[in-house]
Amino acid sequence: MNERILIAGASIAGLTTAHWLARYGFRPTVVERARAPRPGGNGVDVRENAVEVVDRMGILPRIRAAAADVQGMRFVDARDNTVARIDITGAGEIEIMRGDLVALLHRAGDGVEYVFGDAVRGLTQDDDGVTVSFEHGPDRRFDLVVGADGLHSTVRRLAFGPESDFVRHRDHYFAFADADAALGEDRWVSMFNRPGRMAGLYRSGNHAQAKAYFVFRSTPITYDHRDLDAHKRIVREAFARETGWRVPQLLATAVDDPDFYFDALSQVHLDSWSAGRVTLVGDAAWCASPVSGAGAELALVGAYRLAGELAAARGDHRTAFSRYHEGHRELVGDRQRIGPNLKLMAPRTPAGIALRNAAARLPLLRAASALERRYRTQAPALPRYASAHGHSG
Ligand SMILES: Cc1cc2nc3c(=O)[nH]c(=O)nc-3n(C[C@H](O)[C@H](O)[C@H](O)COP(=O)(O)OP(=O)(O)OC[C@H]3O[C@@H](n4cnc5c(N)ncnc54)[C@H](O)[C@@H]3O)c2cc1C
Repeated sequence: MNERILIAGASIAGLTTAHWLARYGFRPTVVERARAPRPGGNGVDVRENAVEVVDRMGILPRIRAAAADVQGMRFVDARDNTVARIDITGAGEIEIMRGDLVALLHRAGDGVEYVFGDAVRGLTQDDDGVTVSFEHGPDRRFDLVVGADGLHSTVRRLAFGPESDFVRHRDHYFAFADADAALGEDRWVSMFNRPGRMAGLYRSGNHAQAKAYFVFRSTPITYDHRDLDAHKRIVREAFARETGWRVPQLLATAVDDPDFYFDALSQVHLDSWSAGRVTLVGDAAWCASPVSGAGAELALVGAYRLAGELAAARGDHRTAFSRYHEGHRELVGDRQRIGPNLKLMAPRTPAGIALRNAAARLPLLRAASALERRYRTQAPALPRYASAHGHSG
């Protein structure tokens, strides 16, 4: 049995994979580049089968207790008048700050070895295993390697090829950062649009802190994806001439945040998520982009399936990786259709903004779930897996 499994990345996908692998009797090691689980980000949705996954992990009550308690979205004009609202209460989804979810998943890691402050640098596969080199620690040998290291995955580059082969830019850039809570209305996500641009403020009922976020449409921009100063400069320039709503104040507080998070709005498309003894999970495998609202759902369900299939196949990675792909790819394909969400968040024209606001005012479309569910297909029931060791999930 392939017992020793290295997982690169201690975020939603990596931590969930590690939990289930440990529970099924494997020996997972998680290596994370940051010195601790990364706290940043906005609210993410735990919905549909992902709720079942965290319930089976035994952390659903803690997730509900930490939920962001957001009531809905309000669209505002330049003078801060609310022009339309969408109430999301009762939609059956749990919205939680990404950092809170990551902290809870980390605490659910009994039996997992964690290595923080290091990163995968090289992989050499042979018939019996994978020799992994790290940026700091000594080489180690594992039976299997899982890349859960996000959109700019090193594991994907090493095992599958360059990022440009798999990452597709969707013509927009986005940023998240802390903002002054006093700038936003309690429990509402406020959005201010200009054609092809959106500045927003995310207020959670359970947090003193608010989050600013920015989305803008652009042709490709060249920058180093680890250069924080360059990220801030790009966002500042994109909104430099905007004086409407609270954009200048939001921008000023956001660029002070050391955890300022910026990236191209991109998706990952691969024909297969495995190459020999290496497989991918989460954004590394299928990033649907933050605009999909499905990053956490896909990561939780995909990680559960990957670990479950390994358990069911008693560690036979060929069988397990192929069943994992078969079982999860339809949901991924569905969630990667982000066109409707982009129209909702960042309409491209003044007419598009007016249409979105008019639609949001219609009673039939008021609930965000109604708007979104029109485009979503229902996921099949989540399988139950039993491991060779008799543990079940
Ligand atoms: C700081 C941060 C903030 C985010 N904010 C939001 C948000 O507000 N809204 C949203 O929808 N999505 C956000 N995301 C993305 C979201 O977490 C994912 O879309 C989704 O939940 C799937 O997560 P993941 O575990 O696959 O990847 P990610 O969450 O991207 O995590 C990848 C992890 O791998 C680590 N890593 C990278 N390279 C290496 C390496 N070579 N070796 C070891 N570790 C490595 C990273 O530090 C990171 O912890 C954010 C991600 C991060 C990292």
